[in-house]
Amino acid sequence: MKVKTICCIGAGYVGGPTMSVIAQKCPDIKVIVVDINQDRIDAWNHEDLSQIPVYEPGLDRVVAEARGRNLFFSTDVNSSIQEADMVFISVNTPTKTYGEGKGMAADLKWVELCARQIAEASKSDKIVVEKSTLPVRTAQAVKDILHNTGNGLKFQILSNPEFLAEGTAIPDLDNPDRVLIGGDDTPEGKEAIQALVDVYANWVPREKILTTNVWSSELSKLTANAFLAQRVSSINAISELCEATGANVEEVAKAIGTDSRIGPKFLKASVGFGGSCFQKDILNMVYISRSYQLNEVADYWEQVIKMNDHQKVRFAKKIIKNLYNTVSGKKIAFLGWAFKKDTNDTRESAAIYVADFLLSERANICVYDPKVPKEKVYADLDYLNTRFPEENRQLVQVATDPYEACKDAHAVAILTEWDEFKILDWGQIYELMLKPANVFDGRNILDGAEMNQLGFRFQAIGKSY
Ligand SMILES: NC(=O)c1ccc[n+]([C@@H]2O[C@H](COP(=O)([O-])OP(=O)(O)OC[C@H]3O[C@@H](n4cnc5c(N)ncnc54)[C@H](O)[C@@H]3O)[C@@H](O)[C@H]2O)c1
Ligand SMILES: O=c1ccn([C@@H]2O[C@H](COP(=O)(O)OP(=O)(O)O[C@H]3O[C@H](CO)[C@@H](O)[C@H](O)[C@H]3O)[C@@H](O)[C@H]2O)c(=O)[nH]1
Repeated sequence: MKVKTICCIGAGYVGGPTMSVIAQKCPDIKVIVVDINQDRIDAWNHEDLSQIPVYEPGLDRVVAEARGRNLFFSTDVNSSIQEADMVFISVNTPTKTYGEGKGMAADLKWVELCARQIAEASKSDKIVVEKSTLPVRTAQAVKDILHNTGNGLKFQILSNPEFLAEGTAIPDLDNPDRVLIGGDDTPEGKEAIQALVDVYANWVPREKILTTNVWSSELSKLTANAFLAQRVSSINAISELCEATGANVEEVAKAIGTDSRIGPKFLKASVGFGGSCFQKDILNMVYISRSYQLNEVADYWEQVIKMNDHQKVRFAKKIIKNLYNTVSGKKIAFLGWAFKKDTNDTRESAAIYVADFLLSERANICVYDPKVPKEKVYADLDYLNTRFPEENRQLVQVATDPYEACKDAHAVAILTEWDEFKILDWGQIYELMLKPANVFDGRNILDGAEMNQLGFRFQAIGKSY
């Protein structure tokens, strides 16, 4: 079977870039990305490509090439489902904030709604592809809903998790390490798998397209994120040991990373990992493990999160300790709010939690991030519910210029590794700040010796100056 029309439900950080690249690489396939959020769809359709809702280097060019040719963004979910022979589910699956599994399990209500909507809207057989990250065995529930509410139509369910990282989504999609497709081991299942393999084979070498059973595919996604996050927590644990012993975490990372069995990637010590995926997916895995009474497995992975929480608190406490044990009424400049560079996404960003900790100590914070708007900073803090929204607005300012953010500050904290922070005029910043002028580099992007020479009191992660 050759796929002619794809519908993707969910025009977010995954649905948008993924479908844009599929449309770019497969001009014969019509790709419709749908969402219930009208503002988001309007932004995807915006004439000015700097206004599309996801900031990703290179994405604007891909959208410019395919949009209006074979790539469409729409809120008309039902008719897009009807038109498609393959429907991707790419909706959000955040950690549950209520009821059973609160704070641990993935909230699957949006996935279930999608399954029900596909069943109701469909007038012909379809291949349904799980693109969202889902707990292992979710395909069973999706299948159950489709087959019990779907007017006798036939649906094949595939799992095709996405491995792109934000900030590098376009190169990751252009040249993936692998594409993973899980499906049923039946003639119909194999035919569906082949149909999706054929889509990717337009640009991905065949040997990089792995096919597995559905459960392996679902679990591989959670496992990949758990392994990646575990490396970050491991190096962050070592960073604390480095600070206590005089070792340098970058030298240690390099020394161990040259061992080909360990490898050099994901060994960058930081203020802590953020992003919408790592914490959510590990908590989900911990929850699943406990639900099978695998308590040792659950405890093992939960430690990755505990270490990450510790790293964020440790950073905030280091700031307080160096400001004579009080930050009350003191201005602290935050350079960066996004969870990593080259994205406008702030979900679970370490900056939010470090700020929250300092605000509880009555600090005044001034944030500068090149891609995050003011309202998003406030929304992120309000979401924590630690204090009234008015207090967040009193204690936190958002600057549109890094020098303005640093003016009259007792300390500058670097929370995101934006390249532009490396080339700021740090001499000028020193002049603008109150003395002693402290810089806490939570991303190890600055040269400590140079900063000391400029007069700063400089602290980084896992190394001493
Ligand atoms: N962000 C990433 O880098 C990344 C990478 C790999 C996998 N994932 C996974 O992909 C999934 C989506 O993540 P995201 O970051 O794109 O989320 P997102 O919140 O950016 O986007 C999800 C979109 O789905 C829409 N939506 C929800 N329910 C809908 C419905 N019933 N009908 C139509 N639209 C609906 C929302 O309005 C939203 O725009 C998650 O499961 C996530 O774990 C994310
Ligand atoms: O050595 C490192 C590497 C990463 N990080 C931090 O870890 C977080 C996550 O970074 P990264 O993995 O690059 O970005 P994500 O977009 O969260 O991508 C992860 O999560 C996605 C969603 O599931 C997966 O698709 C990707 O494969 C997986 O890398 C960020 O806060 C980084 O700053 C570090 O602190 N040190």
